[in-house]
Amino acid sequence: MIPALVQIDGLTKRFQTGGGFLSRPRAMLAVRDVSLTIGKGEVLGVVGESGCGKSTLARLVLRLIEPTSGRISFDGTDLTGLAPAALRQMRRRMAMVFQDPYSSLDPRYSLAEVLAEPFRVHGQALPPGTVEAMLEAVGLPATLAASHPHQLSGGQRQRVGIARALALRPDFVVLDEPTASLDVSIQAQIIALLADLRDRLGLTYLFISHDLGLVRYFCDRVLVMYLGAVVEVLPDTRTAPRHPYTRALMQSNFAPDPSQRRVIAALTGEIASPFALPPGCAFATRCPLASDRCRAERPVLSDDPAHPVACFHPQ
Ligand SMILES: Nc1ncnc2c1ncn2[C@@H]1O[C@H](COP(=O)(O)OP(=O)(O)OP(=O)(O)O)[C@@H](O)[C@H]1O
Repeated sequence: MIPALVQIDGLTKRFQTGGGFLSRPRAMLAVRDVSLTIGKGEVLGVVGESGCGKSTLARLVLRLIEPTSGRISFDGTDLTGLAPAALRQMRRRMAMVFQDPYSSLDPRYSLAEVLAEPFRVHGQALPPGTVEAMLEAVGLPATLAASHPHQLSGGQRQRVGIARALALRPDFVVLDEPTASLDVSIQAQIIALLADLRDRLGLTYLFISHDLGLVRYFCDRVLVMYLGAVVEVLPDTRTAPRHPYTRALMQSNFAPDPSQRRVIAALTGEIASPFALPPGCAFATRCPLASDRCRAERPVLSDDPAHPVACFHPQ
């Protein structure tokens, strides 16, 4: 059994929206009662359609937003009860790589300034040669230190994003669709770099992706989310999925438009509204196997620790 780095218990996030001039305030559950453990050195994939709560879950784990309820512990320390100064210390051990290297790097700064920033923010001295060493660690020539982001290719920019995330030597990194805006050949290089860095630095990753092929290739376990809840945790990428939603996901693909990333083919029926979730299984409106019980009662993740699934009719 791998020791846990991140432990989440009953994590829930409710967003309040509206309440303006002509709109009623409405509450929506973006993350619903999620419990999970991420082992040290593990790559845990998170998949699901647009809006299912993947990024919200990641932001909760990093404590960038406050949970409505539930607990997060990091390497044995409860983050939910931590005072701001102690939380800042803990945050140095966590980092995030964003989808879009174009917008996440400030064009006004040189790479040397971009890579020095995490040290400045945390009041840490920057030993001479650090920036050059950071560039080389992600496969970029040290001579690029004086360049600006617009002088780089997309793949090079993402390498800089990765170097910046790793500046303070974190243990845990959230990768939020890190290759989604890159060409396929460049994607493979970035994934190879991330895999190599994990091995060299003993990193633990939470890998959010719409690319199921990539998830299968790169991740140890896969968390499948539907409307804020975890519906299945695949113990590895070879085991056949048991939840009808995961099976549909694996048999089809996402729509190419990122704002419309719904599963195309394999599923009919409307996605339930996150503002008015049905009393039973949230997937019942699209599930080919839905029964009266599914529409009345909400399934919870099964006790099987090796392959939990939240379904009354698992395959
Ligand atoms: N700050 C916020 N205020 C209100 N609602 C929010 C906020 N952040 C996210 N949401 C809502 O929470 C739900 C989950 O959003 P989230 O970004 O976590 O989904 P996602 O699975 O990461 O989607 P995508 O794949 O498109 O990035 C969505 O319905 C979204 O509109």
